[in-house]
Amino acid sequence: MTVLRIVELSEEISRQSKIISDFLNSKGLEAPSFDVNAPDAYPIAPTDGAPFFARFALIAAAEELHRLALGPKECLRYMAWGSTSELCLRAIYHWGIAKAVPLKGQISYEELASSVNLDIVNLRRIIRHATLNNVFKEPTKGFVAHSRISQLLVEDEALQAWVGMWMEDLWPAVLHTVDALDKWPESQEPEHNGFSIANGTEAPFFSIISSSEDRVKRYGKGIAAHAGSEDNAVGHLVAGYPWARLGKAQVIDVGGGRGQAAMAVAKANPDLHFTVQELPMLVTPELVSTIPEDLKGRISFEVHDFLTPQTKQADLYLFRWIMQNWSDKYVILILKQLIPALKPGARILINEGLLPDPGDVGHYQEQLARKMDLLMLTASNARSRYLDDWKMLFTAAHQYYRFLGAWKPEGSIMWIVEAEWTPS
Ligand SMILES: C[S@@+](CC[C@H](N)C(=O)[O-])C[C@H]1O[C@@H](n2cnc3c(N)ncnc32)[C@H](O)[C@@H]1O
Repeated sequence: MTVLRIVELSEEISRQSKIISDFLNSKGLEAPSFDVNAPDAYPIAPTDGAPFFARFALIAAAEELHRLALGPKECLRYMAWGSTSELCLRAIYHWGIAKAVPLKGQISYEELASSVNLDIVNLRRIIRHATLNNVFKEPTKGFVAHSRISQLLVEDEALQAWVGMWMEDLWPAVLHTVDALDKWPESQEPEHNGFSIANGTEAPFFSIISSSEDRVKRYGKGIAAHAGSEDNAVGHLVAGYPWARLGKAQVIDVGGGRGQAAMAVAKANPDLHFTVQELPMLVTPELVSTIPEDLKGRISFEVHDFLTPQTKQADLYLFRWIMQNWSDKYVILILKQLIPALKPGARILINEGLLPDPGDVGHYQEQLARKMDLLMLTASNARSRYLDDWKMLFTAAHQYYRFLGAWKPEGSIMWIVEAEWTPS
């Protein structure tokens, strides 16, 4: 039976690889590789259909085959000591090792060690482990060169910030998450998490990050790298909701950040007026100056803390990437704090990822959703939610909230959850 599964998976890998390579060949496109001159990602978009989904199937089959090839006993050992890869990635980021390796040619371990001020034995053991993950190469014994992966740690500033955010800020927090659950098992408070323990202070994630300018910068760039991906694009919110149906309407983008969503939706819908509400430190003259000339009359920024009562009436309240940063207790509070301003028929839109039921989506997509959920636990004692959770949360906030439905625009990772205020 086991042998059969190995064969099945190998055939699946071969089938999916062929779909991908046929597509690339038909378009004259190059496939990514670890060679420094190769593309760093697959040039395949969701709109390309079969080859796009073939890649997810290939990842899932290859991972299962890897585990099966190890066998259960060896697999468990691998999982338990898998963090040596993270150790190396953190070291490479922490000491700026990638930037000290020339983009062309190679460098000796001696020269590299003196350039990054590390003991040569430690440097070599880190790099030789990393090369097994295709991060760097050792083309000649004793000399280090870039692979396409390590090269990205020099060339792609946003990705570098994302790696740094994970390795320096979040990985230590991951290691303390079980301690946090031991210490505060029932807590719904945002500061009761592994991140607080790792930082030796009981404070919410953003106030810890804000205490260091470097961390703020890294976090801003790292999140921008994540938000900039195709499946998170704000275009899915623009195309995925019938905005025109609102007619001439006022929308509030609650916790709207730099107003990216408001600007994109307003651009496509000339009848909509937006107010972007944010915390005081974000609403600066610099931010206001980013409103494009043609949207100036229809978009404004204002200070509002969504944990306090809402004062502005609107036809629709948008919460994009907000609720998954909060535990249920606070989501219910945020929804309750809207009530003083709600008029009959007002809509509430939640735009963020939902958790799939096991097996409902492909293995890779499910992994991404569950990673995000655990990140929320680690950083903010918060969570991603299942569709049914939303029905429960609206009802818990007030019986007049009517859950209308939820859907995921094609190609998006983010869902749109809609409710209406119906006081009758
Ligand atoms: C993950 S960001 C999402 C930003 C934006 N909605 C977007 O889609 O890009 C969360 C935002 O919530 C804001 N925020 C956090 N706590 C807040 C509060 N109590 N009141 C208002 N905004 C808050 C943060 O400043 C941050 O911009």
